[in-house]
Amino acid sequence: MSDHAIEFENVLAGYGDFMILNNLSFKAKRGAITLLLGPNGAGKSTVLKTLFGLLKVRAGRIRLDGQDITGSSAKDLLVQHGIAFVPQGRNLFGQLSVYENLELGGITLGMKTTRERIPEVLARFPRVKERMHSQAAALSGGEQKQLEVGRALLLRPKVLLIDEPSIGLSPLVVADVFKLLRQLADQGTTVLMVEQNVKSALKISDEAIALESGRRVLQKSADELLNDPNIERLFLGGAHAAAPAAAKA
Ligand SMILES: Nc1ncnc2c1ncn2[C@@H]1O[C@H](COP(=O)(O)OP(=O)(O)OP(=O)(O)O)[C@@H](O)[C@H]1O
Repeated sequence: MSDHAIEFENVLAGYGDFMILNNLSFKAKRGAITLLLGPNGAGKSTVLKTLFGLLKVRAGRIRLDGQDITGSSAKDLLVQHGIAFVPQGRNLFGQLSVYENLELGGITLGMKTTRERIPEVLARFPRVKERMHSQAAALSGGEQKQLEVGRALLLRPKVLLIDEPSIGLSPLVVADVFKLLRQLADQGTTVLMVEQNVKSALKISDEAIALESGRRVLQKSADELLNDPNIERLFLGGAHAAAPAAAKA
């Protein structure tokens, strides 16, 4: 088997008639963290949504472990192929308890299996575990993000797609979330992440792919990129530009 879990081959996808991914091709290694970089609107989140079956693939193929999964529904991708998606922002049922949010996360597993697996998930997040009967909305931002990741882990995914996990979190909490992602990858989970907090994210990533206008313009090892004096420019866009792109907050 190839050491690549995810493969996009000339993928065309977008919203309505407007194509965002323009013949995008890339491969992401199994059991590694691959970071998607690029300027706003480059199509990073669209890659995750397309891979998770939320957007139609208009042309090209997507493969998981060599198997063609193009056109599969999000439910099949989750249940049969083991792909889990943690979207940007807050995605919990705030009025429900931590435990109930986990139960709902395991809805495709059945209640018995879900309840058997919840302790194994909570064991990774001691702070969340302590508050298992609190309303999810009462957790801190970081604890909520941990709960979202925990909910995805209930399914023991082969692939974890995670979009901007650091948004709204303090640096210490971000470090915890990143550490967890690193542990998951070391245990064999393939992680594909979009993250604006580029330098910190590169430190725990294996590879980075830069997109511009829905095309791959660069793929490098994270170490190499961290030491690249052009890193800011790559992150902001203009990987091929002669002059550095304008600075952005
Ligand atoms: N639901 C939608 N309907 C129509 N257009 C959309 C939708 N979601 C995103 N887009 C457009 O698709 C393009 C790519 O968006 P995407 O969110 O993939 O970019 P991104 O690289 O993740 O950017 P950012 O760093 O700003 O999150 C943008 O021009 C955006 O306006």
